[in-house]
Amino acid sequence: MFEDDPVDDLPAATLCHLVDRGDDPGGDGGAAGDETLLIRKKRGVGSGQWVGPGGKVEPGETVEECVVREVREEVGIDVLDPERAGVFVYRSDGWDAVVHVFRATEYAGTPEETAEADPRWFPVDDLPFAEMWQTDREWLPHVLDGGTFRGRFVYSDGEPREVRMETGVTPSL
Ligand SMILES: Nc1ncnc2c1[nH]c(=O)n2[C@H]1C[C@H](O)[C@@H](COP(=O)(O)OP(=O)(O)OP(=O)(O)O)O1
Repeated sequence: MFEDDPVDDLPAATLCHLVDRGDDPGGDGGAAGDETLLIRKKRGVGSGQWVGPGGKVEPGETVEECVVREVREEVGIDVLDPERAGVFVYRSDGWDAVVHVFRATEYAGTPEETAEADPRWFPVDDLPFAEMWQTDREWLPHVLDGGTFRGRFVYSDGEPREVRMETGVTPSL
């Protein structure tokens, strides 16, 4: 999938998809059933959209360290069991990146609004896809269902022009 597109020099970024399988997911008094935490992003790449918390990997940082730091910075909780669920190459008119996607089910704390993000729990079967990256609908259901994927998404003028994806694979390039 990536043979004709060298990605070794691309910056890395992370995304975290936290799944709460409790009786009262998110502790917000909502109906029972799996929920996932999304943020309304206030700035940066994808601002205004609902996305998983995450961000750019800093120099000297592993992707595992990055995803824990970004979730803490953006919504004030500690993710305890991040596991690799996917990876995709993102190319656009703006910046390009390799995005490492994590799934987690354990966390400490209560998500809070910050300068970067407004968090909200959504039922996993009722996600706000109309206000998300268009390609999220290709892979996010697999991730929330415990699966894995690899992908390559090329955007231009905010629209996906090339979408390649495979599921059930080791989430590495
Ligand atoms: N196509 C697509 N779908 C879903 N998510 C993303 C993409 N492309 C992306 O870049 N992303 C995600 C990956 C990262 O989580 C963010 C981009 O990082 P950003 O939030 O801008 O980085 P921060 O380090 O938090 O922000 P700054 O410090 O640079 O302001 O988007």
